[in-house]
Amino acid sequence: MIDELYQTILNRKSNAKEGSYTTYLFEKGLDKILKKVGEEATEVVLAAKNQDKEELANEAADLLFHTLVALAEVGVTPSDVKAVLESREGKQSNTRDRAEITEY
Ligand SMILES: N=c1c2ncn([C@@H]3O[C@H](COP(=O)(O)OP(=O)(O)OP(=O)(O)O)[C@@H](O)[C@H]3O)c2ncn1[C@@H]1O[C@H](COP(=O)(O)O)[C@@H](O)[C@H]1O
Repeated sequence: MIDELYQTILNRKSNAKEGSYTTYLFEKGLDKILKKVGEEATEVVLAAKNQDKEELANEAADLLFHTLVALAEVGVTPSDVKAVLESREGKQSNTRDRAEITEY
């Protein structure tokens, strides 16, 4: 699903579409996109702090979308992010294993 959304975003980047918010963001440029990422991140924090589950889900979706637009603008793919997470997964479990050994 994230890959599909990213492909749509890339498509908007290369083919402007009238009335598209994504096209609007690319036309405004990186600073505007990053401003939106910052705003949405703040809204995620506030929703979580208020324990507002519905608002948190909405704001997290907005943050994810704007982050994908930022990735597309700079030229990073969801696969690049996935690779980082996967490389950490191995390291984290090693760290956990070490902690468990030490505790034991
Ligand atoms: N997933 C999203 C998505 N999530 C959030 N948003 C938009 O992000 C904006 C965030 O709301 P804000 O009030 O913060 O922003 P705003 O006031 O509208 O904008 P600014 O004035 O701040 O620039 C809203 O306009 C939402 O519609 C999204 N816009 C588009 N998509 C998807 O992107 C794809 C391309 O859509 P188009 O851009 O419409 O072609 C489609 O798959 C869409 O579903």
